[in-house]
Amino acid sequence: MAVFTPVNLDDVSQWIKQFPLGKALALKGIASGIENSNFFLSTEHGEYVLTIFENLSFEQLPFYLNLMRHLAERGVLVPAPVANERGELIVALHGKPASIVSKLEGSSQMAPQPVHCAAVGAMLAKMHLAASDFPLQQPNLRGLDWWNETTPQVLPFLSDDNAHLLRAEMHFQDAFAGCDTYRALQRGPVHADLFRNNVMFDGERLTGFFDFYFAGCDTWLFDVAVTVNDWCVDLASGVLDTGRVRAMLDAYHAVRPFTAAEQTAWQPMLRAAALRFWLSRLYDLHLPREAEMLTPHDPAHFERILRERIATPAPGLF
Ligand SMILES: Nc1ncnc2c1ncn2[C@@H]1O[C@H](COP(=O)(O)OP(=O)(O)OP(=O)(O)O)[C@@H](O)[C@H]1O
Ligand SMILES: N[C@@H](CCO)C(=O)O
Repeated sequence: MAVFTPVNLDDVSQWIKQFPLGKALALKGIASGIENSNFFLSTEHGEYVLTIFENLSFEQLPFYLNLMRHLAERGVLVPAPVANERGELIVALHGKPASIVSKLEGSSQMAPQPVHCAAVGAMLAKMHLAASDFPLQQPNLRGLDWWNETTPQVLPFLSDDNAHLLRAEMHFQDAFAGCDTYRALQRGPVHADLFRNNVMFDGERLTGFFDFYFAGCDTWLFDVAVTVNDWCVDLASGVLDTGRVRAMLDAYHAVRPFTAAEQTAWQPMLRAAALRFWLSRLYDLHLPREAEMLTPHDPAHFERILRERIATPAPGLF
């Protein structure tokens, strides 16, 4: 159960008076998710999601909430944050930062077809363009620096074979991040965690991207690689499905054409995106934050994907 901070309707009934949402009618804890405490909140004005942030601070959160507001105002389908009477998007609840955003319709599409991948690709490109004039800056906090800090912490838990893979890939990625091709890549705010469970669909209609709490400024191509590595793989083997890859990349390219530098960087970036989640899953498995932590995601899935991206040329970007 992903409710680390218990909250009841009485608590929220008082707290919500500062928001223009009328009375709180019902509150229901959301069982999925591993980062925050989430609740469906019904009010006199509609359906919302209340999030209590367990790990992110009052300093980090304005980037995410203001980015969502910026995108929502520009027609990108994302939850719209609700401000309180003082114009604040982040307000303490039980001493922790909390926010209210609009509830998206639909549900996650966990067995995506090319039509779903195309919708995600087009919306991702639209999101990158719409975010390019977003004024706040925050690095991707799960970027290269974090990988370098985390690698020595997880290495003692790995088999010799996996330790060798991790060291070699970090060496490769440090060199890649220093090369001219990498420096030529376009950058801006990216979602950085756009997995199947962070997008809603109503049938074939995409209704929104959510869970922006790993967003940060990074290369657009990294975001594309993270998304392809989740949406377009055979989950058992990590092998890319060419039909889904083509659908996603072609739809993205039609909205925001890829560059020659991005084409050159594509395979190393798919490896970087696999490494990022292999590392975070290893970290969560071997160095869990709290006793309450849910069953962590399986790191071996991204170890397989990383090995596969090293071994097999991916379909070109365009
Ligand atoms: N704006 C929203 N509209 C509709 N449902 C939402 C919204 N935000 C969150 N949810 C629901 O809450 C669940 C958990 O949310 P979320 O993925 O943001 O949690 P999390 O703790 O950050 O998890 P993780 O990082 O593991 O994905 C989602 O799977 C979704 O069902
Ligand atoms: N998408 C991440 C979880 C954090 O949102 C993973 O699958 O490891």
